[in-house]
Amino acid sequence: MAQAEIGLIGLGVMGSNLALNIAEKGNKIAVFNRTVARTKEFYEEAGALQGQIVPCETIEEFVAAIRPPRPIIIMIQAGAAVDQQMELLRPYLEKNDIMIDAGNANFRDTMRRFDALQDSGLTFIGMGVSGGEEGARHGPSIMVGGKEDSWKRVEKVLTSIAAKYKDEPCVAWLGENGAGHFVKTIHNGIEYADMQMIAEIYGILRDGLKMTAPEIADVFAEWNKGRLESYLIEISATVLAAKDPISGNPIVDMILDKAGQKGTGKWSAIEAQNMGVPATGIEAAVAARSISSFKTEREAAEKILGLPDVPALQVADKAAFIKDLESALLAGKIGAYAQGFAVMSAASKEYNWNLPMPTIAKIWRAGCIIRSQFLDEITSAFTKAPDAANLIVTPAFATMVKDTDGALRRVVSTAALHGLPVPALASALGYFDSYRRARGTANVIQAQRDFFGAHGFDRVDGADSHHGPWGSGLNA
Ligand SMILES: NC(=O)C1=CN([C@@H]2O[C@H](COP(=O)(O)OP(=O)(O)OC[C@H]3O[C@@H](n4cnc5c(N)ncnc54)[C@H](OP(=O)(O)O)[C@@H]3O)[C@@H](O)[C@H]2O)C=CC1
Ligand SMILES: O=C(CO)[C@H](O)[C@H](O)COP(=O)(O)O
Repeated sequence: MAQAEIGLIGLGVMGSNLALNIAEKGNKIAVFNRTVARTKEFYEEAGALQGQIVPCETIEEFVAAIRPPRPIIIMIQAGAAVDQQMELLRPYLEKNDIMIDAGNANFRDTMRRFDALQDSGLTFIGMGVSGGEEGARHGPSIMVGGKEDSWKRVEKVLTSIAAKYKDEPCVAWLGENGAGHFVKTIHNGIEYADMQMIAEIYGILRDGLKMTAPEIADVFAEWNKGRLESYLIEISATVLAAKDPISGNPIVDMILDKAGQKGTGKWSAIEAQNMGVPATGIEAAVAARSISSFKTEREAAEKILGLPDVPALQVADKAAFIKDLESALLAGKIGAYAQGFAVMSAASKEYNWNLPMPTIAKIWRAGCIIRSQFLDEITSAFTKAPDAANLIVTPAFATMVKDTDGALRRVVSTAALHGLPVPALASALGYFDSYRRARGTANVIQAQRDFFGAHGFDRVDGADSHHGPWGSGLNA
C-alpha cells in the first residue's frame, strides 16, 4: 500500500475536518488520536474518503505509514499538550521529518520549539489555521512559519486544502520560526475587535433603539450587501435571526452575556504593548470580554450604582442614524485593522521576519473568520504602498477615515450621552484623533516626568537644554 503523503495527530473539531479536507483533495493521510476510540469513530464516519485515510492506533504505526521526510500536523489543544505530544513522537522520527503545530500556539512557544529542534535534524513549522470547523473542512486560511525548505515539502498539500479567493489560494509561507503563529495571533486579535464592535452596535440597536433581534438581523443582513460585507456580519445576522427551540424566543436573548477567551486576543494586546505599538481596539475588546465574564459582579454593581441617569435615546431620523452606525462600524474596523497591521509590522522588524503585508491581507480574504471584501481593499492599499507607516495614511484608507469620521463621532458621543458602552468604537475615535494630530499634549507629560524624575525632555526648537528650570522656575 502506498505511504501517506502527510500525517495528522488530533481528531478533535479542527483536526478531523482538516484531515477530511486533506483526504478529499486527493492526498493520502495517516491519522492518530490520543483516545483511540475517536480514531475508529472518525474513520467509520469518513465514508467515501476512507480509501485516502490510514487510521493508526499507535504512534509507531502512524509514523511508519507516512512517506519520509514526514510532515506531521499536530492539531491538538495548545500549550503543554503540544510539548507532550512532540516528546512522544520524537523517538520515532527520522532526519528531515517535520512536526507542524497547527493549533493556536503562542508564537513564543513556537520560537522555543523551533530552537529546541535546531540541531536535531528534525524541523518544525508553526502554522496558524483559521476558519473554524467549516473552514478546516472546506478551505481554511493558512499562515505558515518555519524554514522555507520545510514549507516547500508541504506547499502542495496545503495549497490543495486552502480556501481560494478568486482562484488564489489563501495560504502562504510568511517567514521563519514564529512568523505564522504571530500572524494568526494578530488575526485573532483583530477578530476580537471586529466581534466586539459588532456587539457594541448591536447594543445600541437593542438598548438604544429598542429593536428586536430579528429586526437587528435584518439591519446586519442589509449591511452585508455593502461596505461591511464580511463573514462576521453575515453570521451575526444569522445568529440574531435564529430562534431558541425551547422557548421560541430569539436564541441570542436566551444566551448569557458572558464570553470566554482562550488567549490569542490577550497575547495580541500583550505583544502590542511589549513593542510599544497601540492596539487599542484589540485591548478594548479583550477587556470587554473580561468584563463580560464578571456577570455576578456586574449584577451587584447595577443594584448599587443603577444604570446611568441619562435620557432615553430618541432619534429624529432612525434610517439616518442606522446609516451612521454602519459608517461608524466601518471606521472602527479600519482602526482595528490598521493597528493589527502596525503590530505585525513592528514584530517583523523585531524578529527579522520580513512579513509580507499585502500577502497577509491576501490570505485573509477567504477562509478565515475575519474574511471580507474589506481585506481586498487592504491588499490593494499595501500592494500600492508596502512601506506605509500605517494603513490609515494610504490614500484609499485616508479617504475612508475622513468619510466615516462624522458618523463615528456622532455614534460614540450619542452612545456616551445615553449610557451605552462602546469601548472599542470609542477607542478607534481616540486613536484617529491622536494619530492625526501633529501637536499633541505629551509636552506636559515630558515636563511632568522631568519634574518628578529628572528624565529630561526634547525641545521644539531642537536646542540642547534637556532639563527643566523647575526648582528656580517654580520658586522664583
Ligand atoms: N475550534 C476552532 O474554531 C479553532 C481551533 N483552533 C485551534 O486548534 C487546536 C485544536 O482545537 P479543537 O480542534 O477546537 O479542539 P478539540 O477540543 O475539539 O480537540 C482537542 C484535540 O486535542 C487532543 N488532545 C488534548 N490534549 C492532548 C494531549 N495532552 N495529548 C495529545 N492530544 C491531546 C484531543 O485528543 P482526545 O480525543 O484524546 O481528547 C483532541 O483530539 C487548538 O489549538 C485550537 O486553539 C484553531 C482555529 C480554530
Ligand atoms: O482561532 C479561532 C478562530 O480564528 C478559534 O475559534 C479561537 O478559539 C478563537 O478565540 P477565542 O476562543 O479566544 O474566542
